[in-house]
Amino acid sequence: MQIDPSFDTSSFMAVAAASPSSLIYTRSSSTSGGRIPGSARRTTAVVMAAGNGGGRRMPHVLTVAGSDSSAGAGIQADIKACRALGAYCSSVITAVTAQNTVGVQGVHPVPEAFVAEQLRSVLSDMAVDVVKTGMLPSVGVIKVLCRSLQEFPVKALVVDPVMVSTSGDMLAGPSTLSGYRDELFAMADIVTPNLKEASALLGGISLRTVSDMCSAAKSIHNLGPRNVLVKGGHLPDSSEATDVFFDGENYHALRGSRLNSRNTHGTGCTLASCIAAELAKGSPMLQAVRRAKTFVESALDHSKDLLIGNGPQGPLDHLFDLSSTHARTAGARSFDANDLFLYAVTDSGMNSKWGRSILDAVEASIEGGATIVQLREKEAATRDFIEAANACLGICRSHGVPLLINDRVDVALACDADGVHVGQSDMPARVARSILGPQKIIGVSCKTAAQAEEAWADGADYIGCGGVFPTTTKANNLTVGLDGFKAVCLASKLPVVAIGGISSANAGSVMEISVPSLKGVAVVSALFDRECIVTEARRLKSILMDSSSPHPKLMV
Ligand SMILES: Nc1ncnc2c1ncn2[C@@H]1O[C@H](COP(=O)(O)OP(=O)(O)O)[C@@H](O)[C@H]1O
Ligand SMILES: Cc1ncc(COP(=O)(O)O)c(N)n1
Ligand SMILES: [Mg+2]
Repeated sequence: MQIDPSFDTSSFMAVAAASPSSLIYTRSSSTSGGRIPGSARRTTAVVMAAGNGGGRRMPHVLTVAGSDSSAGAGIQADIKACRALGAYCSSVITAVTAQNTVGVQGVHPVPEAFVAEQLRSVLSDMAVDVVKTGMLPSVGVIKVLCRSLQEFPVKALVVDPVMVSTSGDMLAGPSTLSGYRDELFAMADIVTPNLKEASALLGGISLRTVSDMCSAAKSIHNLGPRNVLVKGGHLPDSSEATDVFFDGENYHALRGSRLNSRNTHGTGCTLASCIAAELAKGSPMLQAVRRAKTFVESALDHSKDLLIGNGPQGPLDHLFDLSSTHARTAGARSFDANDLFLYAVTDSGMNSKWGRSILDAVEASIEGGATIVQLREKEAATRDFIEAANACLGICRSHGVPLLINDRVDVALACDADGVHVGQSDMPARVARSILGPQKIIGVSCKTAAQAEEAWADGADYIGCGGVFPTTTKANNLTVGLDGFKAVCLASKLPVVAIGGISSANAGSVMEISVPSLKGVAVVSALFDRECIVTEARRLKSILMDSSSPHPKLMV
């Protein structure tokens, strides 16, 4: 048992039990700062679990593998891949490697007894669902792991018999072959060798075709695992990356096209971790394997142009989904209430009456000075709505004008619009907020101060209040009148846009209310039921500017 020299052991008493794997430290006197005896730790876990009654459980994978300093493979890949698929990943480190994009420069195995101690720490406390193994540098470590799994059984064991890295470097000695064959494979739910590893496990046979891979899968299955996946990432002269899955009865050739990329370091670790994550989530084995392969393909694709390191083999970016989320949120502006100034709401009936596409109508309204656009498509088929929204989004983004979707949170999500506008009988703003997240704009139609208060409490960004005047656009719409409108503006904690029967004839009278929360007017027919949208928008804009107190945005 090795102990970090800087670790103060004076208050501990090492208690050696029957085997090195059960070595534990017990505290002799003081009360803090040291390792907890195994039994005490279990007690702690029970207390915590009881305290966490209503908490959220995550599918949990434990990876038992080597650290890769370049973070493309090994423990680092496993943690990222599991998280990308929604599983928590704890880690027991078996070796520390010095690696980069050129190759493996050094391997420093962790003492077996300390691997045992890490295993005990995690398995005794953390309700692991699935164990995934990567680099196991010695037979001793394999034996330690088998004993731990007997003591703490898990739902599934995924064994990636890492011996050779993608760069061709050795990561485990030939002596580990017997450990895999004689000890670990019998406990495994799936074993995932690459071509070189499958060959080594079978005494060095040559594997050059998918048919060779099938025979190898069958021979490895005879060594005890329930399923075998022979990976074909290194299959020579192939335009495909085909893996062979064998469950003891049927063979499945899992075909995928070979992506041409420098960044393939870590594909094997990633694949096995994804299988483990999917199993932890409850997927059946073949489905878990298929999903894992799809994830690796996506990660390879997203990482094609990544430039990390100067060597021939770069890493995957496992968390590519996260970066697209960041790109989205970085690109999106936070809500600016001044955007409500001239708010254009589309109407498909009016567009067809004037023979215009929704895209042309939106473009014209922006050209005339609309500061925000809402697509209100009550009749459109969902597919057409999404297509139109995508096209409008392109125009809006290029002009820095936010695009909102009326009512349809699903459409807003599908096209990554800037937000939604919901009515009192649509999805509650609180629910829309929880679906859309904190960045998107949410507006709510309100007629009363109480509704405005609720919209604010639900996390909306603005309210649309009206109908200020009678309108034909919306059937049976109650008119609140200028006085009712002013009362809501005075009560509202959110910025307000006026809506309902507003045109160039009355827009001035609305803005003259001059309550600080009033930020603009929303118009439908005053723009879209006119012959020239650009002209009408310009006219409205100048009326609004003349009748409103200085608009901060227009002063810069
Ligand atoms: N260039 C590639 N294009 C598409 N898939 C690949 C590519 N390289 C590897 N894969 C896939 O990545 C996974 C890992 O395979 P492989 O590279 O053979 O294992 P290892 O990384 O253990 O050497 C497999 O599903 C394989 O088909
Ligand atoms: C610590 C460690 N474990 C495993 C691999 C295998 O890498 P690959 O997934 O590319 O085969 C590696 N290079 N380093
Ligand atoms: Mg690989």
